[in-house]
Amino acid sequence: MPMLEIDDVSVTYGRTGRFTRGTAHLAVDRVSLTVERGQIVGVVGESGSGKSSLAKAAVGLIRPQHGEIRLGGEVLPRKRPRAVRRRMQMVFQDPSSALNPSLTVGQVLVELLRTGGMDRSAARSRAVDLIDRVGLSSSALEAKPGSLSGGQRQRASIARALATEPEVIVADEPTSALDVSVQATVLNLLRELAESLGLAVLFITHDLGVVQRLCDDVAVMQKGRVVESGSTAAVFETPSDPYTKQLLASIPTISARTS
Ligand SMILES: Nc1ncnc2c1ncn2[C@@H]1O[C@H](COP(=O)(O)OP(=O)(O)OP(=O)(O)O)[C@@H](O)[C@H]1O
Repeated sequence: MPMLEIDDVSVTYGRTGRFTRGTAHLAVDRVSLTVERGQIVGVVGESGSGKSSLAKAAVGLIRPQHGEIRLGGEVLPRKRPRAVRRRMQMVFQDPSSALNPSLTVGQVLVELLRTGGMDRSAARSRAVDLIDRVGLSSSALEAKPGSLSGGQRQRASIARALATEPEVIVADEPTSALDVSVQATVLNLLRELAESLGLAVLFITHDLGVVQRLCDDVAVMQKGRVVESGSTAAVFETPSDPYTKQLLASIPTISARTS
């Protein structure tokens, strides 16, 4: 059974009331996809194709107008209780959004762990494990986000995401703001975490090179719809949709970058 199931989900912005005809905008149009335990599924498409809206609907930040999200086979209610929200975490392009700038990374982690019911000393030792798990030294626990590099900050935000022991991570362009060399190390970390922790990862990106490097499966979105999906190898080798072909053709350096 897939860990995450997005089933026939639509997201609409704007008002759809009786007196406000024509103002609604369909950002995601009946999208279905699944992510297994330990699998990384990429969602790729140009700006405005609905990727972020889909990601937010998956984690419950926005409510879909249609369809359902299932976690481990369980249909998630429209209003998710905290215990359910903790099972699915989001990693953003800008890691600062997950880290309070006035607190140290250690304080952020300990606070979150304590909300989950740990006592202070257990939370402290778990924070040390988490920071080590994402490849940072324990001195990062004493640092405020502003004094870390972009890559270190993103690692810290991944540690924060792992603190609730989620089964699903939804990562929305997590490496787009990083230098290329740092990008690779964060992608490797996500791959290693997916495999070792059995995480199901939904990975949103506009970068086909990243998809080819990282993702087991891929869904290509255009104007709110999935126009093509399947294993990354199959989609890249024999794309069937004209839009996918166009996307692949527009990145002539892709094989050079990933070989
Ligand atoms: N809060 C919002 N209110 C109204 N329209 C929105 C809102 N957020 C997104 N949209 C619209 O929904 C569509 C899909 O946007 P979305 O951000 O999901 O796409 P995206 O593929 O993630 O794009 P990008 O890569 O630029 O973030 C776009 O037309 C966008 O303008």
